[in-house]
Amino acid sequence: MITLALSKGRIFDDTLPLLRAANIEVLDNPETSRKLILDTNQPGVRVVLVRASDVPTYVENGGADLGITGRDTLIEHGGQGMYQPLDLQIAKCRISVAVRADFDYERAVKQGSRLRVATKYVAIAREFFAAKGVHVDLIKLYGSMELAPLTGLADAIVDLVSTGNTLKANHLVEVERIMDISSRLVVNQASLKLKQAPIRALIDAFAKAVAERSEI
Ligand SMILES: Nc1ncnc2c1ncn2[C@@H]1O[C@H](COP(=O)(O)OP(=O)(O)OP(=O)(O)O)[C@@H](O)[C@H]1O
Ligand SMILES: O=P(O)(O)OC[C@H]1O[C@H](OP(=O)(O)OP(=O)(O)O)[C@H](O)[C@@H]1O
Repeated sequence: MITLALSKGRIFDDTLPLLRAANIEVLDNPETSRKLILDTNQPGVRVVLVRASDVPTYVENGGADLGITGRDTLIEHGGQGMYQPLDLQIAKCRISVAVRADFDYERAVKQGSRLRVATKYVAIAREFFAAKGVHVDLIKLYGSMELAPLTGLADAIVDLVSTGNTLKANHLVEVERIMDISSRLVVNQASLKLKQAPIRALIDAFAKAVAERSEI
């Protein structure tokens, strides 16, 4: 049995076409079912639904053989314990610094001010501001980062941006792009040895589907 860890929502939705390319159909719809273990048309393959930030933990510790997770989540978790054979080019976005439109970020940085930065991505933010030589107080949040500058909790946020609509709706502006993000296939190291043939077949099918898509 091969177990693939996915999170509900965009990662699940964007993974379905890749699974289809490997002749795998998920038999339940996570939006309508309360099941956490989903069967597929292949008796040897199942999908487990976990929180996006829990995917690396499941894969690293053998709760799943494979998983799909954002580069952001992988960096925060630390990816050393897993193979990362493939960038799937799905759930693409970027991680950026944003501030209130009336906050002069350039000036604060030039003056060497200490910045209060709210984020779910403390490792990425710490590394980024350390490399710039900017002193920051990091405030760990688990969601709705955009609210922090609006309420006076923070001067800036480090968060994911795709269309920019969420920032715009909250009168925030993107002032720095830290890195591009997409989702990766991650594989448990022991699983790759013990279940080599089926896992290799899945990696190859995904790789082919990603390559074909990038040709379009
Ligand atoms: N707006 C977006 N556009 C494209 N990709 C995104 C966007 N937001 C997030 N992602 C990517 O999708 C991944 C999963 O995001 P999702 O919103 O499903 O989970 P989450 O709510 O961030 O995680 P958790 O439930 O663990 O807090 C992120 O880690 C990121 O790589
Ligand atoms: O630039 P945009 O296209 O507006 O996308 C950016 C938003 O997308 C993500 O939130 P998501 O929609 O996943 O909601 P979440 O807070 O539940 O993760 C992210 O946390 C941003 O808030």
